[in-house]
Amino acid sequence: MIELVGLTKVFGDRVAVDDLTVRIEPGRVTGFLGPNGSGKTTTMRCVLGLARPTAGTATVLGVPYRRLDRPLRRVGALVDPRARHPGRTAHAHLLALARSNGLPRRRVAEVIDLVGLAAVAYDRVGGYSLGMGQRLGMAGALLGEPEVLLLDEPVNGLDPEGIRWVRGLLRGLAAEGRTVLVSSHLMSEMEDTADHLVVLGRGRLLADVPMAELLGASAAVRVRSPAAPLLASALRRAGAAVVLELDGALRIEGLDPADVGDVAHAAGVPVHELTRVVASLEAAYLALTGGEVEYRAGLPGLP
Ligand SMILES: Nc1ncnc2c1ncn2[C@@H]1O[C@H](COP(=O)(O)OP(=O)(O)OP(=O)(O)O)[C@@H](O)[C@H]1O
Repeated sequence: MIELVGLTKVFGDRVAVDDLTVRIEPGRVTGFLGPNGSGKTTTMRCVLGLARPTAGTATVLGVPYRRLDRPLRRVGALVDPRARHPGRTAHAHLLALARSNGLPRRRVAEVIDLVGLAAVAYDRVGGYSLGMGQRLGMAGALLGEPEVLLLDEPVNGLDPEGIRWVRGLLRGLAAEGRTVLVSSHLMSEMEDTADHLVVLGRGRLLADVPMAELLGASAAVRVRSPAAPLLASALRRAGAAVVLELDGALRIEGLDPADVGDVAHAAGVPVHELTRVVASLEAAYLALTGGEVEYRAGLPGLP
């Protein structure tokens, strides 16, 4: 478990993390989302003792990270994959980490195999591609078989096979009861990986919500009928909000699919299609963070 209480981090006149209180529970994958600059990396750095909070506390497994003995055995992290000596080989880098945390040498070969770097384990990491560097970062995070994992954009630069591997790995680790906090800007990937979401905007907590709840909140029913106007009136009388879509279907909020079917039946209206529509995570996320984006691209041709 990771626990943040009133966590605040200020850099000069910029509040990077603003009074953040949240608990990251074990046994599930928690997706850590937010626009660029919203404070995700800074939060993870505070948890890992790499940045000192201006106010509040960040604890992991009940204590500040710095108080953990042999921390790699308790907490694995991928936060800054470039923070390693470019002249070292992957094997040497991992062996040094293993030694300083009292881990057996055989674990090094195991994680190298696990992340798919066996063919380049004795190459200097300075020559690694972005994806190879990410795999090495994952190897370091997994070395001590930790109870808690913090991964900052682990799929950044990975090929489709690598992305799929990370998804399966994270789900497996959560199923074993570990705490998994993972940030990513790839919403479709998050939708398939995370059970729970913590969303930041300008350093503040915007949402701490189960994935199903966030997606379900914007669920609607789509229905087609040759007597759409009649059906729309009947649905509105039943308390639904009804919108006519461009293709002639009705989009209904406020009633579940069974209710919509019952209303149609009672009104004697034929139904040609009836579907429950769940918003994508991308749509739900953009609706949630729309006002919190600091860095927004302009549209070509517009000032
Ligand atoms: N060492 C630092 N010195 C000064 N400002 C910093 C420092 N680290 C982060 N910041 C600022 O804190 C804010 C939060 O940055 P952070 O990297 O935590 O965001 P993020 O959510 O991880 O962003 P991204 O999605 O782009 O990785 C940003 O405005 C950033 O410029």
